[in-house]
Amino acid sequence: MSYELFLDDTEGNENEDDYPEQANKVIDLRFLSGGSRSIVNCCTDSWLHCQHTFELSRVRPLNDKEHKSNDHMVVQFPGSGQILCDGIPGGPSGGQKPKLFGYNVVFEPGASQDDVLQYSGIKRIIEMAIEGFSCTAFCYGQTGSGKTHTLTGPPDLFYGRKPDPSDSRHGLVFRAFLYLFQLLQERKDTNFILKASFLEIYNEKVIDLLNSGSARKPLAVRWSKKSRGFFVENLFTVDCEELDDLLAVLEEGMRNRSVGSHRMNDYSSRSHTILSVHITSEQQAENGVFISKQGKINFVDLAGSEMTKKTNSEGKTLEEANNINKSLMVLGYCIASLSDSKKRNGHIPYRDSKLTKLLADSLAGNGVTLMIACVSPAKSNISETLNTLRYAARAKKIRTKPIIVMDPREALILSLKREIKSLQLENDHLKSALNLHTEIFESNALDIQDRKVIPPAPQVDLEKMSELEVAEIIELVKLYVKENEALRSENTELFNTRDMILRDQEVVCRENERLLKKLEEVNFVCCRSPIIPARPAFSSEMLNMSTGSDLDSNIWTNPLNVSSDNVHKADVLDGRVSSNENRIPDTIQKELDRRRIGDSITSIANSLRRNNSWDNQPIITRKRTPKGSNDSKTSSPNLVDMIS
Ligand SMILES: Nc1ncnc2c1ncn2[C@@H]1O[C@H](COP(=O)(O)OP(=O)(O)OP(=O)(O)O)[C@@H](O)[C@H]1O
Repeated sequence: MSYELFLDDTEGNENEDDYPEQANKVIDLRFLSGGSRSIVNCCTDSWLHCQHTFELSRVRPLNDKEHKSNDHMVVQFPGSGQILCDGIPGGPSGGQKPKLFGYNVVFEPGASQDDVLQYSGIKRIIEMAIEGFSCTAFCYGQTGSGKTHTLTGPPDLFYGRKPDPSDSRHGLVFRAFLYLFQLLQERKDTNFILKASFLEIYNEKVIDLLNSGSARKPLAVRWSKKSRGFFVENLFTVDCEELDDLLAVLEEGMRNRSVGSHRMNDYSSRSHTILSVHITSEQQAENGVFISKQGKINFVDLAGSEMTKKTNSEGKTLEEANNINKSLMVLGYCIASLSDSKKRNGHIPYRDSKLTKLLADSLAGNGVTLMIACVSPAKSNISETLNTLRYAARAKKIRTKPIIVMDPREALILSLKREIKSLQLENDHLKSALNLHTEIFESNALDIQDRKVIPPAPQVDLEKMSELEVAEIIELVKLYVKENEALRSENTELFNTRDMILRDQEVVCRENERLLKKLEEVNFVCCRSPIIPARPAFSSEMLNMSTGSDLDSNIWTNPLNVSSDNVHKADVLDGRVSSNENRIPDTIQKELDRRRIGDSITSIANSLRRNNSWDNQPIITRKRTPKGSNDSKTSSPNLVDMIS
């Protein structure tokens, strides 16, 4: 038999870019389901980790009516997530060729409700919702194809009595709730707050299914600037502390939803329903910070598209059918645009229906979406089946950007990053201020060895944060905290070094003051001597007024020891008293020589110098003045002053 592979109109071979290489392993889950019949088959074992929009298909068994009318199956299951559908017969060329469609998972007519729970990936979706992702599971397809059966089980499960939890007909929602509570109970370290809402879109009106008191008053759909998404105003949300609360929400909504009867389905859903569970988790991190995440899971049961001729709809049912078809058509446009790489960045007509407004985020926003295309295997429905399968293959190409809504954690990482940056800047500044770069990091090799070298935490693009596992994020936060601590201790060390140097400087200043005082005392003694003239008292401020270098200005130099090269400097120093009287009259100089004053003062200065720590500075150069040399005779105009 020859068949053609279904090619999408907008892009090339549908298998081309959908599965990354490592995910191409094909497994057949029929062995896992334990039967010899083909029941569930899927494309790859790791597909759920590689995509964000997942396309599944469920084919219901032929129903009694179809059996009675000798209708027959037009779909086959070659395995590996494929469905082979006969072409539409007739036409001048004798009919279309069979078409092959590929999905992530295909549930064959024999698949049970539990198979759908186990192999649809819904378990992983629930885990992701707990982790803070916004997730959606929705069923679509022709009327009577099994959407409600797949999601909730037959509606009569909920009519007039409390549903039996062990009933095998329970659908994906009921089973998912059991699994959700099982997971929540295992996570003892986290607090969870669950809130649920249930609405239907009936004839383009949003009705709250949990608030029966509102007498089916339509609610408004508004745009939220804050969350940048549409929301339903005044929608009732129920706190669900126990599993029973959540199951009660399901039962109440199922009882209140609009159901009608037509030729193709006795319990036909006449509206689209959205059951949402908001999961807020709060977990204490290591450093006392609370990490809170807001995940969500939507279960969407779309009303079935119908050919009104086939369903014999008239009056109210016809109006319902028109509205259903209209909103599904808008959904179709949105999916077609989103799956087309050329159109996905352009205008998407979400605003054209309430359904697409409320599904906008699930279709192409920041969520993870599971789409289950439900089809009938009967020859009588072949054109609708082909339509749904084509639609589904297209929807598989939609790309979303899932993110975890977890402000505090992100804020923590961001603030740690910022703090590290500012600490690094502060460190660099301190190092350069203290000029310790070379001293500490180059000359002292031992110190470097002793220093704890903390490798910098890896840089992570915030956009890619959502792709990280929780464990990886925790590890990343730990690395940032570690790097932060290392920088803090390095910073403290630098501050200590700076304080130590400031203290040393203070000690040196005090010593300087003490020496100056001593010098003044010496001068005082000299003043009282009739022969030795007193040196004018000078303070450190006066020294700083010196025209010499800064360093020189802090050193007291015996003017009588200044060499001839430095005569000018010495003159200027002494010139603080009188710069005009640099020259010593010859007669006085002779008298000074005679009395050998120069030597006396030199010895006083030498005794002082032994106590002066600054004299150890290598920059200071002194020329020893030979006894009675002429150089000594040229100095000290202040002496002259005093004598004269
Ligand atoms: N996989 C299945 N196995 C057994 N019975 C099924 C299966 N799928 C659907 N059915 C039966 O087919 C009938 C129609 O299913 P259902 O009401 O779920 O269709 P639907 O797609 O929700 O239709 P509508 O769009 O009109 O609401 C029901 O009686 C249901 O029990």
